[in-house]
Amino acid sequence: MASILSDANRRLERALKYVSISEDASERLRYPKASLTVSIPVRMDDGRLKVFQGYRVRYDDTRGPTKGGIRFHPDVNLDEVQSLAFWMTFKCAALNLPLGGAKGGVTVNPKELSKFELERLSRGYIDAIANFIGPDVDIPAPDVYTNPMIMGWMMDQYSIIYRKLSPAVITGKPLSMGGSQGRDTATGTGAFYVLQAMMAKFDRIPQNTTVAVQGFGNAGSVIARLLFDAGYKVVAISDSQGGIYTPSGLDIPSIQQFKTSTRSLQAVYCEGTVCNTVNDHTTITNDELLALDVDILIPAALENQITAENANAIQARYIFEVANGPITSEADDMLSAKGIYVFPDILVNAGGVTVSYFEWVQNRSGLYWSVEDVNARLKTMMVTEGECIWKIAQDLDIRPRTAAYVHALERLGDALNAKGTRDYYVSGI
Ligand SMILES: NC(=O)C1=CN([C@@H]2O[C@H](COP(=O)(O)OP(=O)(O)OC[C@H]3O[C@@H](n4cnc5c(N)ncnc54)[C@H](O)[C@@H]3O)[C@@H](O)[C@H]2O)C=CC1
Ligand SMILES: O=C(O)CCC(=O)C(=O)O
Repeated sequence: MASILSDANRRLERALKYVSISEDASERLRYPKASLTVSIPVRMDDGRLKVFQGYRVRYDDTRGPTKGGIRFHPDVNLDEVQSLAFWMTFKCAALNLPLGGAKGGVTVNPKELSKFELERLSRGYIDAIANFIGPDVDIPAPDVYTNPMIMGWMMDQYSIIYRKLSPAVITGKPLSMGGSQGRDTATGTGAFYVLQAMMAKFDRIPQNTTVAVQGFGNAGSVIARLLFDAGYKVVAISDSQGGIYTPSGLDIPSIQQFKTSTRSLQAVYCEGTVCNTVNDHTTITNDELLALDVDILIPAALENQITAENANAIQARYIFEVANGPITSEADDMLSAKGIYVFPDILVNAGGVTVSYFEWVQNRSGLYWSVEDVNARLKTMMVTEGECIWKIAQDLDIRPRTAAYVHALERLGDALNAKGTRDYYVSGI
């Protein structure tokens, strides 16, 4: 398979046809500004020293300090982190946040580490990248298999290194360490606001709308719950071990209550902990979930889930990309040919970074907001930018994804042009 970054760049090339930004500006956006690879030595509980590979990529900082999460996953590699940083750049611009794009990651299966090993790895990662980040430079946050506890350790480690409490260096922290109300639920909540606004355009009634959600973590479980509460029929959900499917609809609140990172969804369900009153459920694979005949499909796990291999099997009418990059560009073309609406990651999952931005603002001002305030601001921003993107799609007769890139590119192009070329050869010195 082609590199994820070159595949991501195909979306940029498609959108560039619809905007009049300078050739200099578009050329700059094709490459990450800086990529750091580090080795992180960690003393394991049994006394061995183990070295982990870590990455941090700052893709573009034209519109502000770079921003993006940190992923702990066995498949993390530089190409993936660069692509995720690319998407962050366009996501922040699409939401009009005064931020650029970045991402980080460590190649590790955190489920195999003890809590103390995880803490040493988290602190070691910050030791290794401390010169590369900072409240005015690059501000990390959580992503797959990282959480507020890890963000708290990381903020503390950065503060130790610089001998100064620095809450604004990282977002997604525990509330007791300067975290924001609503950050833990922001990605799923923001996606829900966009979904509701877009479904209203198709006159869809929640009670008559079936949904399948791939990935039941921070992002997927929150949107599944909000959809359940709003009356949608969430018929299938999954995690890395596989999924469960009930045509009559799943009891999401009960499942949420019993699901933990160590208990798979299938275990929660099949051992009867939760749903022993429901008899018509069945276990399914992640591939089967993606191909279900549902109205809405929500990939909320990892990238490259819908490819040229399985795109023709997709039956959903609408796809909301809560995960980053779940559909390859080749599959995108195939889904479009089938008349499936795909609402893109750089809009749909932008709630996380939007509330991270709020957290950073609160840390810098010292004034903290209520959850109602956070969610009201989040809703306004998600719906406003979602409507703009929808209008661009209608006006130019293009897909929502291309429209989202056009929207972001107009802002990025303006900023790049305003800054000038910063050419290193032009002065002739
Ligand atoms: N956490 C955040 O604030 C944001 C997350 N995202 C994106 O949302 C997606 C999910 O992230 P989180 O929910 O934060 O991660 P998480 O670590 O909380 O949950 C990940 C979920 O995906 C499942 N999963 C892992 N591999 C899978 C596979 N091969 N098939 C099906 N499920 C699998 C896991 O079991 C877990 O349920 C990622 O693409 C992430 O980049 C996007 C924006 C913000
Ligand atoms: O909250 C943030 O700063 C970044 C969230 C993130 O990594 C993402 O949107 O993919």
